[in-house]
Amino acid sequence: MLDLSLAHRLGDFTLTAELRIGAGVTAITGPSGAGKTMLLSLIAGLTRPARGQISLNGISLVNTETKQFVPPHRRHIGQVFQEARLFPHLNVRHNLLYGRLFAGRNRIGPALETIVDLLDIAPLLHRRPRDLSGGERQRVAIGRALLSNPTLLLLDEPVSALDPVRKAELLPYLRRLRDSTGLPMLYVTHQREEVAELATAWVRVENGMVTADQ
Ligand SMILES: Nc1ncnc2c1ncn2[C@@H]1O[C@H](COP(=O)(O)OP(=O)(O)OP(=O)(O)O)[C@@H](O)[C@H]1O
Repeated sequence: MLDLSLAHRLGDFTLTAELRIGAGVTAITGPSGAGKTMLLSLIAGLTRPARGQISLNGISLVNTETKQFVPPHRRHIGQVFQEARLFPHLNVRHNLLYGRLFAGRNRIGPALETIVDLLDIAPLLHRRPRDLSGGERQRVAIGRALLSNPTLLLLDEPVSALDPVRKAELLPYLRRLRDSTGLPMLYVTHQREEVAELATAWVRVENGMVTADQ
């Protein structure tokens, strides 16, 4: 469970959010410039809010009153972006294993084989990112994020750089992930239709106002 109550200002733009997010896929929609990426950045710890609190599974990550701020690498939050951002000089296997480095010393993450099976990437393990399709790259990026053993996964427009065919190929894997793990996911998109089948809850961001969308 992710609980947040915060306000942040950047130039003329103000974002305010009061939210409680549980398991499943929470779709975050809203027009361009509404504050969706800023919201993820605050949750991931890449931005420090001006005011407020964030907690994940009852553990406080940010509290501006007590000046508490857990840095991104200690939050156990995985991230997948529009571009896969794989290391070009490492093959798929080593890109995946890189995720492990963030699992934490005392936290046993999922086995590499489990993630490879979940995402059907066994045939790709020895390839470099340049020899993968866009959709395959995104599957590897998701795998790398999962191997860091996150308690929350942030997906910022994960299919928007893909053509319709690749998009349609990737979405079933996200559905499989939703159904086979209890991992809560926040999925930012411009297009409601894209996540219509996947989403279990909705959040709307408009002009910096973040609200649960029924
Ligand atoms: N460094 C900055 N200084 C001032 N304003 C900024 C800065 N960075 C972002 N903003 C503003 O913050 C607002 C929120 O931006 P954000 O990237 O979160 O929007 P978004 O909903 O993710 O948009 P998109 O869907 O186009 O990616 C925008 O209005 C943007 O102009």
